[in-house]
Amino acid sequence: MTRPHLWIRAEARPTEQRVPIVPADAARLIADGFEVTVEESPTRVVPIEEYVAVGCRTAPAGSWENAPDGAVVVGIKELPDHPADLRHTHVFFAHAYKGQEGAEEVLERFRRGGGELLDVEYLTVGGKRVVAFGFWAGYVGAALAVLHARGLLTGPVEPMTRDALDARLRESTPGTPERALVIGSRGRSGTGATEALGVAGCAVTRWDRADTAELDRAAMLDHEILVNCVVSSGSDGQEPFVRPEDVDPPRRLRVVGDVTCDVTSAANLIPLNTAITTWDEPVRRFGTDEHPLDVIAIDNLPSLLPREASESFSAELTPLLPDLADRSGPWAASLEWFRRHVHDG
Ligand SMILES: NC(=O)c1ccc[n+]([C@@H]2O[C@H](COP(=O)([O-])OP(=O)(O)OC[C@H]3O[C@@H](n4cnc5c(N)ncnc54)[C@H](O)[C@@H]3O)[C@@H](O)[C@H]2O)c1
Repeated sequence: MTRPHLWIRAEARPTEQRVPIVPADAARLIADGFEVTVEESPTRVVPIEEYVAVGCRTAPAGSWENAPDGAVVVGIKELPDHPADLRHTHVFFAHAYKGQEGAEEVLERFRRGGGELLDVEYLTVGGKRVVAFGFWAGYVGAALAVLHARGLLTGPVEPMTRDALDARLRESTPGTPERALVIGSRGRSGTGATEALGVAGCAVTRWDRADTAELDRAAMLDHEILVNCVVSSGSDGQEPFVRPEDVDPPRRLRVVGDVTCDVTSAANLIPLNTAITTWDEPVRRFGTDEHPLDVIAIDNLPSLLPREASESFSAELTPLLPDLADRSGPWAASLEWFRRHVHDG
């Protein structure tokens, strides 16, 4: 059976340490007949030697633009701005189908180059996503919200290990646990958020779709911490959760961890905030210093636990790769999204 040449590119963001395929899975793919090339990267959490040891070829960072025609370029986050025309098949999170900032430019680069985007977010089976960083996104998003509520998020955030994070959460548990609400609690990130809040000793309320159909705003605002983990389409008529007018008291709410992070899209359910926050400045303050309402909206949360996130992502992606050659299974679903947006968009 045909096996495409997989080209694992270096990430463009200098802070991105994750990798979509870890060496143990690369070894499985090579045994299954794939050729795997891995670009050198100054930031990746896994040293290149571990890939060499299992039989991967290496290439300089950014050399994917000269990769052989049939190569499938695999990454996690956005492509660099060059080259202007994209001629390969790319597998990554492009965030290009919900009217996000810069989306049209990315699609135009594919149109011009004749390439193909197989967005990981749209790899689905029976309508359900099959590869996601959700669990660790929710875990870190909730953990940062708690640390901030406890006055412990005083500077930039950096990649860490789960053990170190859990220790900080456990050591800082107050006598009276904070009331924390997870919305979208049945999903992947909602499950991760709930687990982190449990480690932190919070009193957790869990809401999913049925609980927000008629939004009880007073009940929502009666939590110190809110972690938004929903997947929203923007067309389901969901009433927004935290709006600018919700800054006005009375409210117990002090910290919103917006894991969903649809901040520039029409689907944004936290319209209080319309821009991401960063590792350097993770928190944006609304309200006053006496009565703050702070939002954390970091769009690469799982990168803060790069090893755990890479291993779980790779474990989900690897079994799908044999179907990539003929674009069957979840690849067909993602390709359909691309065709619709590139040719009809
Ligand atoms: N910030 C980051 O770094 C980061 C990383 C990964 C994922 N994400 C984003 O997090 C979001 C959640 O991802 P996931 O993998 O957990 O999704 P998921 O599909 O596993 O879970 C989503 C949950 O939200 C629920 N939901 C949908 N609409 C709702 C509503 N109106 N009210 C209440 N609940 C509702 C669903 O029933 C489901 O349980 C996605 O938008 C994803 O893109 C962000």
